[in-house]
Amino acid sequence: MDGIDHLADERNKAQFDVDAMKIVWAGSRHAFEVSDRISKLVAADPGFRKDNRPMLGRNELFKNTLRKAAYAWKRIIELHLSEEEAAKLRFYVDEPAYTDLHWGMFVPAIKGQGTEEQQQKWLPLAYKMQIIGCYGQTELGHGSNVQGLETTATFDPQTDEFVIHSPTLTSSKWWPGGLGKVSTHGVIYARLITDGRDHGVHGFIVQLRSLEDHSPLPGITVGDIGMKFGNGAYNTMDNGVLRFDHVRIPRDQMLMRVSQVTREGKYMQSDVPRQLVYGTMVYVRQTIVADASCALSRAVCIATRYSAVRRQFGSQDGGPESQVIDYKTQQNRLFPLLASAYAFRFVGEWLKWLYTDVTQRLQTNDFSTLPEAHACTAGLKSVTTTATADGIEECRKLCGGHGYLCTSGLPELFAVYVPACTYEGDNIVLLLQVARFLMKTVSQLGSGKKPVGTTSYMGQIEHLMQCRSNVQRAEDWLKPSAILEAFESRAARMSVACAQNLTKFTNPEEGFAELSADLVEAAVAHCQLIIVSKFIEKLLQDIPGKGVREQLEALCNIYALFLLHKHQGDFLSTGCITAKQASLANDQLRSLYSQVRPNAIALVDAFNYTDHFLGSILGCYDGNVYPKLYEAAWKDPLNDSVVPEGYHEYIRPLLKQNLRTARL
Ligand SMILES: CCCCCCCCCCCCCC(=O)SCCNC(=O)CCNC(=O)[C@H](O)C(C)(C)COP(=O)(O)OP(=O)(O)OC[C@H]1O[C@@H](n2cnc3c(N)ncnc32)[C@H](O)[C@@H]1OP(=O)(O)O
Ligand SMILES: Cc1cc2nc3c(=O)[nH]c(=O)nc-3n(C[C@H](O)[C@H](O)[C@H](O)COP(=O)(O)OP(=O)(O)OC[C@H]3O[C@@H](n4cnc5c(N)ncnc54)[C@H](O)[C@@H]3O)c2cc1C
Repeated sequence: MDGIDHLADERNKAQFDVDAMKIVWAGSRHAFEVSDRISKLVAADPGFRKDNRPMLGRNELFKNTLRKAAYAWKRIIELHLSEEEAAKLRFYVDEPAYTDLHWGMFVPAIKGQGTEEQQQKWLPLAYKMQIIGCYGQTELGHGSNVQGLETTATFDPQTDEFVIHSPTLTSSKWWPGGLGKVSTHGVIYARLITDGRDHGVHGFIVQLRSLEDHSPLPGITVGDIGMKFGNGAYNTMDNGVLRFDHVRIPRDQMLMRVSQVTREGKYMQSDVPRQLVYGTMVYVRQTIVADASCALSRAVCIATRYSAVRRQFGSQDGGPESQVIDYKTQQNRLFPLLASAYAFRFVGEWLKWLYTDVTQRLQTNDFSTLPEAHACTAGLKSVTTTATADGIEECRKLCGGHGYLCTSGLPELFAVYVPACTYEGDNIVLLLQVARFLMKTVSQLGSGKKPVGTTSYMGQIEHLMQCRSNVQRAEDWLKPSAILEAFESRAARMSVACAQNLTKFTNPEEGFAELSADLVEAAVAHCQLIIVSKFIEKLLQDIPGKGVREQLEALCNIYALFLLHKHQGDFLSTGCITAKQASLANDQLRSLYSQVRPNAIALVDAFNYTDHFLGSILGCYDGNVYPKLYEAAWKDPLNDSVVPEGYHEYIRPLLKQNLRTARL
């Protein structure tokens, strides 16, 4: 606006090479270059404007999303973008749309659960967007309990077709994104019935709308489920309701990689585990972890920049007041979130590796790592999305009153993000899956079966059950070995305590239900250990760039010690550390905050977000917050007229009446 960088002093304080950090954040130089180029391309294109979203009514908003999605596709084709570049473009357009589900779930479901033949038939159509698909699993009556779904797919051997039917109101599909108004097809989950036998839930490709005029096909009732939380926000998405009245589809539209139905109606299961029907959820949960770091880093970038701009109290001798970022309480709320954003980035990278590894193994019929992949994706999805949703709200509060304005970007970010705690598996339900996995691991400890992967620490269970931390000075908490031992012994002891308590119940399922709150806490401890240990592992890699490693070490220590402080109850009650050691961790945290403070702005600059993507006046790169806020206020439609509409009907009569009353 005035061309001055109001954060220049802050940027000059940085003690590390920001460009090198940008590459670490992006994952590689190539990833950085793609992200940088595509984000600038989107930011410069008025076709992707998004600042008007909170003002639009639902129909206008939705139409605008359709326009943008079509325009994005046009640009992808015109610019011959690769799959990676196209995905980045959709990401930077930053508007939830049916395309998220088409590319993020429909295509992966066909890839993961379809046979070669099915993939060859359907994927080219989906890749060219000649069909648009959604993921139709959840119903009005059941979301978490997938085995409780009621939609049926009954094989009719006479016609070689499945009859898809919604037998009850509660069997109506409810929530699938893109279903409400756009999808022409869906991967629909339904109970497979052959010859009167129920084989449980399977996926089917079902055409929903005509490819000619978009009208629902016979037997299909479909629509949008209505407004969701927040203005704009996730209301750009057409989450839908769908009912089937004896809709017929050819037999070869059942996704048949995991199990098949023959022409005669015989149900056959390949040696692939049944759980692969849930494979798309594992894939998406993995992407959600990476996405958590994006959402949190975005909120943190806004709150950090604004905290450096905002001044409040502390003026001496008529000098400037203190920047709010210098208050220790602000640092204690903000810097752990900054550290979490980096932590989630690295654990997301690792989880992507784990997912790729498990996928390759599955292709060679090695299913051994599937339970661990399920537990890791479920647990990390849960822990990172909960922390991110809470973190975005904390960032709003860190921005004081102005954080509540839509122009801060934080209300919309929160409203769009918060359902991540629920979709793709309710976070508590997912932690209970992790707890089951942990209880199984503990129960096998005496059997000679060596725990592997993320549970390998349980291999030293005897040590972990009795070790005592040898931290004596605050600096001792900077040793990765001290941190790891504390987190491993906490996680191991919480799991073992649950396992021991479970043995008191004659019915294990009853015991599991009774102890579920403790089990969830044990699962959280295990997941936090994974995040901490993957951050530490990241630091063992070659990290080029002046001062970059030192910054990451400080952030890693902040992440771990903040968790230790927040969950001191766990660490103390399990006897892993003493009260004195907990207090030393806190001392160390304070000095780490001082170390990060001069680098804070540069650490958020390393995310390399454009002002367009951030969508926040408070977080704008140049820090010129006040003139921009002032100017934006005048653009609000309410300020289009000086005297508001409704004055003559509702304000003036009131004022006049008050006048008469006053005279009386
Ligand atoms: C860039 C791209 C972006 C993309 C973004 C997209 C946009 C995002 C937009 C938003 C889009 C939102 C889109 C949406 O929201 S889509 C809808 C998402 N829905 C859910 O996530 C439902 C959550 N519920 C479940 O997953 C299941 O019902 C659970 C798991 C809870 C229970 O299940 P069930 O009652 O059947 O099971 P069980 O407990 O008896 O367990 C039985 C066995 O199975 C194993 N097991 C369980 N699950 C898995 C698994 N997954 N992989 C491998 N294994 C698995 C389990 O360990 C156990 O093993 P064992 O102990 O017997 O050995
Ligand atoms: C924005 C959004 C987009 C979505 N998109 C899609 C989509 O594209 N496709 C699709 O198929 N679905 C979609 N969903 C549905 C979503 O996956 C489900 O809502 C989610 O899996 C949670 O299931 P539920 O609604 O049945 O919650 P419920 O299971 O009914 O949860 C209600 C409460 O019960 C608790 N609870 C449930 N079971 C247990 C248990 N065993 N032990 C302890 N507590 C329990 C939960 O913790 C929660 O507190 C979407 C949902 C949202 C909000």
